[in-house]
Amino acid sequence: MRQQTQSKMVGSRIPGLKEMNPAGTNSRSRLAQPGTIANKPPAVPQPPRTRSTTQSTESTRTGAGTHSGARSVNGTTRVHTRANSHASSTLTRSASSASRTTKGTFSSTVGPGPRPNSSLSSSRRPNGHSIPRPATSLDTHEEESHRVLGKRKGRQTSHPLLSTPISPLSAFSPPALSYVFGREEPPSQCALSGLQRTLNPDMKHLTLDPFSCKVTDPNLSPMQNRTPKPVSSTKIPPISTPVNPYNSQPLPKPSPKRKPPPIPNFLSKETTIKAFNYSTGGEWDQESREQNMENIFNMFVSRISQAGQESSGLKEAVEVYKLRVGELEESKKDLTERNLSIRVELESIRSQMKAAEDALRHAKREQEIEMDDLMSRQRMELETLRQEAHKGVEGIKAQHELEIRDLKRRFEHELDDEKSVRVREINQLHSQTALDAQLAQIELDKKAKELAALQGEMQALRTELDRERKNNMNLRQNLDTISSNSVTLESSISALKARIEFLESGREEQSGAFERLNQQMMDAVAETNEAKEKLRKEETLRRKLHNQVQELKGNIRVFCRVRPALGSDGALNVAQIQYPDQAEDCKEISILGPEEKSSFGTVTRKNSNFSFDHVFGPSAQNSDVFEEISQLVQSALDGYNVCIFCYGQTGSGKTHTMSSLDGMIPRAVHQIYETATGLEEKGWRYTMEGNFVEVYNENLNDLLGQAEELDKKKLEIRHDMQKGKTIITDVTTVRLDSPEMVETILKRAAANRSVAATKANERSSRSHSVFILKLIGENHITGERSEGTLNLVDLAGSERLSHSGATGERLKETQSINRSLSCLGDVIAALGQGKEGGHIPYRNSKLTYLLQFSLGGNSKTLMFVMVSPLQAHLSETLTSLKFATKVHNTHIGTAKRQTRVREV
Ligand SMILES: Nc1ncnc2c1ncn2[C@@H]1O[C@H](COP(=O)(O)OP(=O)(O)OP(=O)(O)O)[C@@H](O)[C@H]1O
Repeated sequence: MRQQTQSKMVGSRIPGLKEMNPAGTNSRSRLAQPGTIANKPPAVPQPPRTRSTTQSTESTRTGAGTHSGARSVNGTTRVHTRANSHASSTLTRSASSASRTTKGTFSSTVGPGPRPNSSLSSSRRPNGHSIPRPATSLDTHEEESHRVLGKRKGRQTSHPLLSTPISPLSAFSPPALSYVFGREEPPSQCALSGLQRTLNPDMKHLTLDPFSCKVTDPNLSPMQNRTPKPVSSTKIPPISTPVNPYNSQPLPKPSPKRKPPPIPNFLSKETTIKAFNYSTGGEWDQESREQNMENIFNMFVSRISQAGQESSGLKEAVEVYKLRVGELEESKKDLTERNLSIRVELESIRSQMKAAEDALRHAKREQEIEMDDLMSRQRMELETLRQEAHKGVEGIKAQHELEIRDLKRRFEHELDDEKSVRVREINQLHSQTALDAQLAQIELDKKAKELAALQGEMQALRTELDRERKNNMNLRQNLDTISSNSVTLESSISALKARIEFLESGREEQSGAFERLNQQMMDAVAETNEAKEKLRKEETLRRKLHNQVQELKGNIRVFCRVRPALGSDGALNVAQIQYPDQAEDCKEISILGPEEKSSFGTVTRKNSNFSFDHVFGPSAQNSDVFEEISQLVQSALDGYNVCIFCYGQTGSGKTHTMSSLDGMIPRAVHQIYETATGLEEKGWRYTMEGNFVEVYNENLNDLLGQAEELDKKKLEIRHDMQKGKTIITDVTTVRLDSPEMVETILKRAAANRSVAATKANERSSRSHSVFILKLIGENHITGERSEGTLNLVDLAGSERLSHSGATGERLKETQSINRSLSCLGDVIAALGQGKEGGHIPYRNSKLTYLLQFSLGGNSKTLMFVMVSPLQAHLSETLTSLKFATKVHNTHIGTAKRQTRVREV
């Protein structure tokens, strides 16, 4: 606002004068105008212009006048608009007035395009002058009068501003005056109005602003001077040298002495003076013409006088204006100085402000930086604290978790330990209870038997007593009879005495008969003793002979057993197996191979024939099989180590033969018990102890121990080489006082195995089970003692590794089984070589090591090779039979009986 006001102040150098030039209406346009302050280089950098100012500048550059005014109305600020509209209205009125009176006025020469160098130059058109108006008689006279006036006044009629002919009438016309003043003439300007009327057309664009004359005071502040006058520039454009717009060469100055165009001195056909009237012939009327001239002269005189008055008025006005100009110049100077000082002040304030702003900005920036620093530091601290807290929490959490895990583990361990201890205790209690119960039962049975025996004895005693009583009665009766008879006898005695005396002669004959009878009795007793001794000797001999028979049969024998096809096997899947000598010895078996057709069309079959000590067909029962092995069981009772194996692939019937309820184990036990009982008469008392162990993955497990301890509890095998005894550490040993005990043992072993078995692992197929029966017999009559061991072994499935397709744990099992079976074969093969003191690789597997004293010289071995009847198992069947043949061909040395004769 201040700047605008200043520019207004600078622009209106002459307060009260309003420039009629349209260019002047844009005095705020800051165009460089000669003599204005805007022309000077700015002392300080101008602040960026507002949009309105820019638009104002554009409007100034592109044009002026009505055009400029119209644009200003649309786009500039209000003050500007008002000023422009005012100026434009003034201009419009002026222009319209001029257009009616003149041609080529200033306003008409200014238009869009390059700004004219000056108002004067703009009035000159490069292409010459405006189109001349058709001459009239009046014009001619006016021209003439002008010329006259120009001559008289010495004025330069060729001045562009005066070049336009002015009708004297139009100059006086009221509308022209009203346009010149721009408003209705105020009462205070009445004095001037006369002067104005005489003004040169050059002055027409000047007007005296009655308002500004009154109020404008340069000493007042711009704000005070601002309202209510319309501000405009009143600069009179200086008359400069006209410039040719085409060659920029200064146009030749119009010579002040240039002659006006010649005035014809005679009448021509163009002459249109009305006074000439040929028809009337008045042209030749001197008087009227003089009269006319007189009138014209008078008119001119009056006009001249009027002009003179106007001239003096103008002069006065010029004086007034000059004074006013002087005042304005002074005020301008003051204003300029003040402006400068204000500018300086403004500048200093601006610089201060700038410095303050800089300082503020600097302080702000510093504060922001500080704030940022603080924020970042705080953020970092916060982050550090958060991380530390997080770490702390994590650490505590981890520690807690560890502690919880530790505690859990410890508790679980304790719980497990406690559990296992409890379970073990329970199991022990169970087994103990079972054993106790069994023992109690056995004891009870024994007691019952004893009771029965006692009752029998009592009964016998009672009968005896009765008999004795009867005898006593009889004796009493006899005594009575005898007493009665004594008398009789006494009488008889006397009679007898007489007779004795008579018979004394034949006494020697009677005593001889008594001696003979006594001798006969003594002979009979001696014969009985002799017979008993002979019987004992015969039992010993029987054992010896039995052993010799067994030895003759071979210390290692091989039986083959083919199981029957089961319902689940399917009839079509059965292989063709033949038994050529079934009706006779039953020692051969023939496996028929698949039919092969030769190129000649003959059908052949590859048969595999095998021969063993005995071959049991599918129809053979366990009882039939046992009959054949019972002699070996007897050997065990006789004090030999006996080993009976069941070898064959899985499902071939090993378990059925060995451990089923009517298998070899129960049958053997029953036989032993019966035989031992029978031997009691001959003075033998037997004790039987049983162990049941398994070899699984080369580990020895106690099948009569706790199920949980399978694969955990380590059993050790120790050998007493001196006594030829095998001891298993920590193994459960059961005394078999009755044949029923064996069933308990078998059930317990089966239960333990099923606990250890998993879904994918049928334990009985994947381990070797060994039932060890120790038989210790003592003959209290002869003092003999025998220790035999019966080993009944159910081997694991013998299927080959490649056929089993096992992986993982199963593979490990299979490898272990194959290794132990191969070791068994090696041991048998080594024994078969019969080298004295030769190395037998018992230690190569747990099984052979366990059976060390039951394989070889001091033992009798029987191997069952079990055969599956299925076609699918044919390959394995042949492998098994080949292995069995190898064993069968082995001859092991003489077995030694472990007997001792008690020193009596
Ligand atoms: N002589 C037989 N008479 C009737 N059935 C039999 C006979 N032999 C075996 N079986 C039956 O055949 C099946 C397999 O027998 P068993 O389990 O004894 O074979 P295995 O060789 O011991 O197998 P594994 O090695 O898996 O223990 C069983 O169901 C069994 O009852």
